[in-house]
Amino acid sequence: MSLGLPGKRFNGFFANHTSFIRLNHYPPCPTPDLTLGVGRHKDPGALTVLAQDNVGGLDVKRKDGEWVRVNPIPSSYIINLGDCCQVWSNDKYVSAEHRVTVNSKRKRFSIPFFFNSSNNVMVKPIKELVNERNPSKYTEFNWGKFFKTKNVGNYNKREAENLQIHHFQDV
Ligand SMILES: O=C(O)CCC(=O)C(=O)O
Ligand SMILES: [Fe+2]
Repeated sequence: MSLGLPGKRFNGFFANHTSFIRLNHYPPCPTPDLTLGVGRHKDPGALTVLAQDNVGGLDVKRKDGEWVRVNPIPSSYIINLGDCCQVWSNDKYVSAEHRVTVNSKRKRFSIPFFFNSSNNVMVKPIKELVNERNPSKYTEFNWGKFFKTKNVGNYNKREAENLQIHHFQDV
């Protein structure tokens, strides 16, 4: 609605949604400087609702490139915008890059709920949001295929890049 669209404008994308929950367990690691719990990535879907315990470890990358810790707040969820929202909004919203740092003493648990569209959805900027002054910045892609391909190489604990939405960005 903050995009100036009707509240139900996105409903059709989720008729056969492919949402899922993941249970993450990060055991203590004696050498946290040498590895990551989850390598840097952006969540590919629409939205992520994340519950984390009180240990902390989630870092998000700020616009200036600096990694900042998302400190746990009791009884609250973290809402992460995913790649599909970035494309639908034609970059008005930007999905946040994040990673998980491990803890040398305490194990950590987190539970993300990934809210994802139907496999057959072609993801592209919403047509009401594009015009001559603000042309579409993306070539459309199929959600199901994008997710499958991305999953193969995602969460690598190294700097290698796998499929990203900017590969569909028109230059
Ligand atoms: O454990 C966390 O806080 C985040 C995990 C995460 O980013 C993911 O599973 O996509
Ligand atoms: Fe994530």
